[in-house]
Amino acid sequence: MSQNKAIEELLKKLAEGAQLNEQQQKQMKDYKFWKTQPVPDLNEKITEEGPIEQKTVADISIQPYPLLKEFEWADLDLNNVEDRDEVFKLLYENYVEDADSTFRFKYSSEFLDWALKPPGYKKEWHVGVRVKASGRLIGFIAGTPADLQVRSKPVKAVEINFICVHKKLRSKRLAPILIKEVTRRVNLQGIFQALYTAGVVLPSPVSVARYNHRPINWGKLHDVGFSYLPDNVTKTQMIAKYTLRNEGKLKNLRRAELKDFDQVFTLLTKFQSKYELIQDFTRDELKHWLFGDNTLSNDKKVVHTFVVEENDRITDFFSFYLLPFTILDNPAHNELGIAYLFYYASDAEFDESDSAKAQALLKKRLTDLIGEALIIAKSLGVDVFNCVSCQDNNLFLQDLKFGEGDGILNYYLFNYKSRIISGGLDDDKHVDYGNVSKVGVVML
Ligand SMILES: CCCCCCCCCCCCCC(=O)SCCNC(=O)CCNC(=O)[C@H](O)C(C)(C)COP(=O)(O)OP(=O)(O)OC[C@H]1O[C@@H](n2cnc3c(N)ncnc32)[C@H](O)[C@@H]1OP(=O)(O)O
Repeated sequence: MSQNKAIEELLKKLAEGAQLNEQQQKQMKDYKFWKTQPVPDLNEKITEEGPIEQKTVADISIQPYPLLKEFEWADLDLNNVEDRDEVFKLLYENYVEDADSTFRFKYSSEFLDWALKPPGYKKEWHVGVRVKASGRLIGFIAGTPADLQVRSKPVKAVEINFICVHKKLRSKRLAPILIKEVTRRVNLQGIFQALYTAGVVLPSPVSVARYNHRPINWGKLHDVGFSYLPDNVTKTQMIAKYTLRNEGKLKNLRRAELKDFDQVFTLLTKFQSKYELIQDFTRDELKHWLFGDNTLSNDKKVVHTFVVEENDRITDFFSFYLLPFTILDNPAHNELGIAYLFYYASDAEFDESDSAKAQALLKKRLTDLIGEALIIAKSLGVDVFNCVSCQDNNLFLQDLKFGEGDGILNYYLFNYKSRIISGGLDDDKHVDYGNVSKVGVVML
């Protein structure tokens, strides 16, 4: 039995909505909405890469999509406390929840600020649907600016995330309307491509990855019903297996400061050039994603970034973000600390021309680096550390005792055809520990 059954379930649901089995068996003709959209057919053999349909801003309606008369559109202003609280409440109560309603994602204002307000964000891309009579928010979808490079080709794009329809209004075709409306609003800004991820199978993934979990506080994960005790093992053995040192041992590792930014930007750009799907960050964007709100104290920060500096040179960096669960109805614990690996880069492989040797160097370095990330995460109260099988993660997963999860994450490009890009899985969709992915972008 898997170590983190309940985490699995939540992550799976986070990505998929509630319809995986039904959806998985669907054929193209059954996708009533998606078959009308500019996305590749399921199993389409892609020979030529690029946009599917060519449009200009002049082709786009300036009128919002019509809604049933009970509902109205709302641009949500996340700088406004009331709007932000409404988004928080909608996501908290409806986004993803386990079967017993025991755990809920704890989206703090700090998290929403970071996730939804990168440089160049537009409040009209924070699209809400309200009930006209009560003003209650019942639907949401968010677009954020994110230019991409797909196999080195620049693609002007947005990322779409946090689609959510109130539980009581599910299966009423509101999601397609939210998607069409955010598409229209993004198109009006001259952007016709998007990147999004989901656990649910839609036409058609450009890449497929899997979640991996590294228990940090196994005892607590077990106490709250997250981790199950495998047969023939004692609790003490499980706790011992996952126990980490309290102090790291990597020399010259420290929290990143703004003065490091230029070097971090250069290092990441070089490191990521090997991937086939990356976000093409502006300097301001990367500063936002890695440094977040630098005025926050360390215990309030959402994103945590660390560098290794030797003789004034940044040789490596890593980052992770925190998105805890609230635990309901548990006498002993009210929160579960969860970290997600974010961007990292290392110069370990740069000077080695033999690719096998370069990979061995990188494997060693990343194992050291992410091993430190686990120890730091522990000191920040994290109980489990998650990552997907993308970037070069497959190199360190086994050595650092990450367990393969049940949750699959599909990556999609809207209005863009691309041949499949490896998400680090083998043909059976299990982590391919001998090979690394070609996906460099990390989605929240
Ligand atoms: C250029 C700019 C382009 C911008 C747009 C780019 C595209 C962005 C696309 C969005 C990327 C979002 C990325 C994330 O945020 S992934 C996170 C998804 N959110 C959740 O899991 C939260 C909990 N679930 C819900 O709130 C609802 O179940 C949602 C809102 C997911 C569906 O609501 P509901 O359950 O009430 O269903 P319906 O009757 O209204 O609609 C049914 C139709 O919707 C298709 N469906 C179901 N789930 C998803 C899904 N996750 N992505 C895309 N499509 C999805 C489904 O196949 C069917 O179409 P078809 O099978 O008939 O064809």
